[in-house]
Amino acid sequence: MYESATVSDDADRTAFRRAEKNYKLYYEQDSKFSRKKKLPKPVDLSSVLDFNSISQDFNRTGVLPDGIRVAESDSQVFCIENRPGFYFIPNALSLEEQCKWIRESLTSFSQPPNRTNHNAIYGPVADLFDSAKANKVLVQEDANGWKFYDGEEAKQRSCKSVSASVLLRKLRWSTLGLQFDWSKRNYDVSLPHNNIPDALCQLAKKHAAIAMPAGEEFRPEGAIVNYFGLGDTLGGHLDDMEADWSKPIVSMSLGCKAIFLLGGKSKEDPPHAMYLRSGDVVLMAGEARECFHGVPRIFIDEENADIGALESELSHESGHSFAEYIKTSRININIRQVF
Ligand SMILES: O=C(O)CCC(=O)C(=O)O
Ligand SMILES: [Fe+2]
Repeated sequence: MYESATVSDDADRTAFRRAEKNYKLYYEQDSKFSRKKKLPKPVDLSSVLDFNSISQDFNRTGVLPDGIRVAESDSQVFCIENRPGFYFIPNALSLEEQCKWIRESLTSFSQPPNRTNHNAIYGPVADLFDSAKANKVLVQEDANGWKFYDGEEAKQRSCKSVSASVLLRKLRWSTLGLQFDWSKRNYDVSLPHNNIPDALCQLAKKHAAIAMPAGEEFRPEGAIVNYFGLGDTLGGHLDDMEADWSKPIVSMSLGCKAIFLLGGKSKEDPPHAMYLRSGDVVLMAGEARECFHGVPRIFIDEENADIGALESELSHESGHSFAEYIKTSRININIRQVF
């Protein structure tokens, strides 16, 4: 599901793959500038749905583009006619909430016993964000133990090592609540875990409500936090390991703007491309649970990233480290009812 720089051989075989390739970041090969500064290839973004401007236009004129409607019970929630069960809530999270969940994603959600993509190589890694801030280095102690040291101390140990800032850049996911086992593509209830923090549960319940079967309340039991840097993508996939697909996945976007592809039940169905900005929440319930989706692109350039307000809010904080991280990154927290 996770890719960093390569698209697999069947890149052009399906409509979904073609759309992924269309939006993915590629660099100019023969540009006279390319030796000095890599230039991204221009991409035609004219058919990317922008729910932020759709919402502004709708609030001003009452008019919606073809194929888009608002939810019956809430005119600030948008639906796509041929994708029942999909809901887009632009600007669902306040700036303050966005900052809170960025801080939590970096300092608390990646802490053991929550697992991350680094577990498989290094075992549990504690305090990654603070260690990166302090320029620490992770050093192999013995066959299966790794520990952070200050840079100078690490140099004296002639062991395998990797800097915390490299590991932070390579942090791709962490799992909260019930732990998802990527190798078995299933939840492993035997793994130690903490419950999802109550404030996150309340937020997920509030936003899930519009997509819930009548009279039922969403139960947040597991969550995946995805961390994206420039060039990182999330390949087309289904989230089908939860028992009851009538319950939504609640997906929150933080940081740099991304392109999200919402396909159909077959990868042959041409996907809808849409922007996801910091503070947007997306719900996928019912039939939309059977639709392929993915993230082929994030934008970190000033013109497209759209995080000016967030960056300035975070840069009031000591050390600027959250602002530094988020200006080249995107975080997605998606929350699931597992049973
Ligand atoms: O990053 C996103 O917006 C989507 C994440 C997603 O689909 C997933 O983790 O299953
Ligand atoms: Fe997903």
